[in-house]
Amino acid sequence: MRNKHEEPKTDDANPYTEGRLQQATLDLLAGCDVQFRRETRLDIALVKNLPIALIFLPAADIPTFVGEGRVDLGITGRDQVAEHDATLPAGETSNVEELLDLGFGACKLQVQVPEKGDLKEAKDLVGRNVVTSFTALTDAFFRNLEGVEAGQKLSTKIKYVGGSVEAACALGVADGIVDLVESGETMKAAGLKAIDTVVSSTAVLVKSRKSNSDLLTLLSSRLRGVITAQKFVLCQYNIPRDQLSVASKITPGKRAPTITALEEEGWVAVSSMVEKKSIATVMDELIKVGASDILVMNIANSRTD
Ligand SMILES: Nc1ncnc2c1ncn2[C@@H]1O[C@H](COP(=O)(O)OP(=O)(O)OP(=O)(O)O)[C@@H](O)[C@H]1O
Ligand SMILES: O=P(O)(O)OC[C@H]1O[C@H](OP(=O)(O)OP(=O)(O)O)[C@H](O)[C@@H]1O
Repeated sequence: MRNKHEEPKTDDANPYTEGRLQQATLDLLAGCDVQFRRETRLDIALVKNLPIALIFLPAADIPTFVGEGRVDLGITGRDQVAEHDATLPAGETSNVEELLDLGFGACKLQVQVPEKGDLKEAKDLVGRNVVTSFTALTDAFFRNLEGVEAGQKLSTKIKYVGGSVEAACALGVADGIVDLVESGETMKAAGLKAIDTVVSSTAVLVKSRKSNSDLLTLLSSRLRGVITAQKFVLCQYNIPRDQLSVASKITPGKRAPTITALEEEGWVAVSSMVEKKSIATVMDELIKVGASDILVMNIANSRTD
């Protein structure tokens, strides 16, 4: 699936331009030293340095294959897992287990209505036409709004379309839609506004509850290592020993900061993992409590469990 805002890519290094989650997933696998060569047109690739095969499937189908235990691990959007789970009969537990939030592919499945109009909140759509590619989640959402049990008839009419969902209101097929929003450009261009959120999503690593092996543990541990490395930076600084306890509270690390004595009397060096998104604030606070020579380094890989 190509992003409709982008021109087709002609990147020789990656001839597979489909899939919003694909490039980040390939980068993640490279970071785990999973080596493979995918032949053009083939959806399966044997890994050279591990006894596993990779299968390239549409994001929406991955939860089904993983749930059936036909594929042991999968990378897809949380929205797709939620949609799969919403199709299960009441009382049936999903065989798709989320192991790890991968941090990329962030988007929201939102209820959207024409910007100009009198529909203000999701309950205004009750009894009307709603178009979506996520029929199970939309059904569950409106059942909840209408207070209707599974098996009873819903008054809201939910129709499936496979793509270009945002066109449904302008074409008179829908009063509202339930569709993914990332930048919001598509919604805006179609004259729609979001009035509720059904699911907030990022890409996730999922595992089949039917599968278990040392190899799965090894692979998920490698993936966790790369994701942790991407989320954190290593922060090193020098601090007067009498300020160490206050500085340690600012940089507590994943387990605890590493403290090393300095040749200079009364000073210590501290090394600690800090979340990338808060490093600027952490540096500001360290300066305030007397830290100096603050260095921040990217982490190529990590293994903390
Ligand atoms: N703007 C977006 N639109 C659609 N999906 C998005 C967006 N941003 C992130 N995503 C995530 O990407 C998932 C869709 O992934 P992707 O495009 O890889 O689908 P695909 O079916 O594998 O691709 P293809 O149709 O090319 O085979 C969504 O379920 C969602 O989790
Ligand atoms: O908020 P934005 O960044 O604009 O992204 C959201 C749009 O992207 C997806 O469509 P996609 O491009 O996958 O095409 P499709 O409509 O054919 O599914 C999604 O269904 C929205 O239409």
